[in-house]
Amino acid sequence: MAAEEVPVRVVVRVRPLIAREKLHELSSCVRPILGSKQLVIGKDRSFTFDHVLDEGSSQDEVYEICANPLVESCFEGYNATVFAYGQTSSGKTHTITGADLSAVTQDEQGIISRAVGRIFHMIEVSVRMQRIFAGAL
Ligand SMILES: Nc1ncnc2c1ncn2[C@@H]1O[C@H](COP(=O)(O)OP(=O)(O)OP(=O)(O)O)[C@@H](O)[C@H]1O
Repeated sequence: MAAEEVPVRVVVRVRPLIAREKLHELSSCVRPILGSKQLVIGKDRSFTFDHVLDEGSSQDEVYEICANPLVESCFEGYNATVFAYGQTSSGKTHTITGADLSAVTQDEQGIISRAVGRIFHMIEVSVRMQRIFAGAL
C-alpha cells in the first residue's frame, strides 16, 4: 500500500478569512503551529492531527496529502474514501470540488478533478506500457 497503513487519517485545513468576515473585522479562532501537526483553538487548547494545513495551503498540497496516496493505492486493489467534514462555510466544497465550478482554473481544482485526472493518467501509462511490452514480444 502506498500510504501508511492506518484505517482513518484526519487532516485539518484552516481556510483564510473570507470577504464578509474581513468586512465585519472578525479574526480567526484557530492557530496552526508551524511545522507541527497541532492546532490551537482559542487561547491554549491544542489538538494533534495527522496533518494540519494552514490558510496558505494550496489545492495541490491538499490533494497530495489527503488523496493521492489513496488514489494510487486503488491501483493496488485497495478501496478508500475521502470526505470533508465541517461546519457550514468551512470550505468543504472548495476543497472537494474546487473554488468555483463555473470558472475553475487548474490551480483551483479540488480533490475530485485531481483524482479523476490522476486515474486517467495512470490508465494511459498502463496502456502504453502494455503496448510497449506487446511490441517487444
Ligand atoms: N482554502 C480556501 N481559500 C480561499 N477561499 C476559501 C477556501 N475554502 C473556502 N473558501 C471560501 O469560503 C467560502 C465557503 O466555502 P465552501 O462553500 O467551500 O464551504 P462549505 O463548507 O462547503 O459550506 P456549506 O456547508 O455551507 O456548503 C466560499 O466563499 C469559498 O470560496
